[in-house]
Amino acid sequence: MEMERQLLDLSDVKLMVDTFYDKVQKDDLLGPIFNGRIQDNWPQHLEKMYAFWQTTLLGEHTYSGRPFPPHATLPVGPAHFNRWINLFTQTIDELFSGEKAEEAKWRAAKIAQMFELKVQHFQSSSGQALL
Ligand code: HEM
Repeated sequence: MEMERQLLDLSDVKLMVDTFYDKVQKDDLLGPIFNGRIQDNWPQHLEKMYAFWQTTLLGEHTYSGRPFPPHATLPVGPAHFNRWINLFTQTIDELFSGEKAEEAKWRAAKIAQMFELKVQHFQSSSGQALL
């Protein structure tokens, strides 16, 4: 039986991000939301996501943005976040095993949970407070 690879360096992060957003773009629920916002800027989005996960998982600080604000106004709810988590978990389980792979799923789930609450708050108050 072939050993799955560990998630250890930037090339692993890129494989993870490319595979995940490939699934996202083809997804009936998430595809239209992402494509509607990102349009022709997929290369830039992917570069940003390489940096985000390189920073989050490898501790190499190449991302210096604020991750939440672009999500505040997206037309999304619990179903979208559930799908996002399912696709992310599927991606990791397909490609990787080991400690970092588990950490990636754990961190993604935590951030998704926080984003879901913040989006919900933004939608119910149209407020700026949690941006
Ligand atoms: C339903 C769930 C989600 C949807 C529909 C979604 C959609 C998007 C879209 C459309 C963008 C591009 C925004 C733009 O460039 O104008 C974006 C950016 C981003 N997303 Fe998400 N996202 C979701 C969940 C998440 C989660 C859970 C994370 C983190 C684990 C995440 C991390 C990011 C980051 C880091 C950016 C780049 C922010 C920046 O501009 O610096 N997203 N997302």
